[in-house]
Amino acid sequence: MNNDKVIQVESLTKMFGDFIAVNDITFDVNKGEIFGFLGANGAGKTTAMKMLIGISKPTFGKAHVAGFDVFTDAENIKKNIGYMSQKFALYDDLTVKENITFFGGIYGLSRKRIKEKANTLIEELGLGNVANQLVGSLPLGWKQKLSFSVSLIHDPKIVFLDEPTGGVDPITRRQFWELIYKAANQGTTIFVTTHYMDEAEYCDRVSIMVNGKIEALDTPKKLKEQFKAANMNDVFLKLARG
Ligand SMILES: Nc1ncnc2c1ncn2[C@@H]1O[C@H](COP(=O)(O)OP(=O)(O)OP(=O)(O)O)[C@@H](O)[C@H]1O
Repeated sequence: MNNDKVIQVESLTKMFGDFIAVNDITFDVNKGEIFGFLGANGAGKTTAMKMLIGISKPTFGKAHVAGFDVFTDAENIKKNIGYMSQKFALYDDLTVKENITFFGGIYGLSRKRIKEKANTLIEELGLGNVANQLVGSLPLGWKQKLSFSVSLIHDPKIVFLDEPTGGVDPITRRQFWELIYKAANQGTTIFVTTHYMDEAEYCDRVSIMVNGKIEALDTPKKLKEQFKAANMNDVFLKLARG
């Protein structure tokens, strides 16, 4: 396996009965890349992501994630990736500090390391004043930033983000993306789904899924040239409308 390619996918397919939710997709993601995984509702993004994070077995095809085979080594994949979804969030009834300690423990960090991580995270995110407050009392944008940082607590090679910024204002989304850039600059690969087309512009490369297939994959600049579009929203609309 090529070490620069931390995700390698070949003809990956998922069927639910006769329905093909993910239809023969092939792509690679490079180390440290911010890879945008776009598609309309129901295009198959979450189904594809679930196969890549080792919680759903593909029907056909091949995929290696962080060097491990999704068919035979799903447990190792789980140890080497971070995952953040809108649904899987932090515990509202634990404080900021308690959440960090809890997830640090789940990922097997030592007490000393958890303490260090908690201090760094709280400082970096400017959460010093609310470290002992229940997460449930924080604004959504703060929760998302904390949730992202917690998904990186075990220094995973790749982090999968499923619509991480849903429902927050543009300024908070921008701050969230600064955290993403920082992680990518430190070598973490980012695999992100989003419905916000301005966020697609921030990605190194973007794939666009339509009805289970990847219909386009390139840098935002090249996609705009290819589709003679002014912005990623136009690219998306041209593809989604066929
Ligand atoms: N367990 C399942 N059984 C049957 N069909 C499913 C199952 N999971 C997903 N599907 C179908 O597969 C298709 C792709 O769904 P998926 O959730 O992957 O789309 P998505 O691109 O992530 O959409 P969204 O942006 O709304 O999250 C949809 O038509 C969905 O109804």
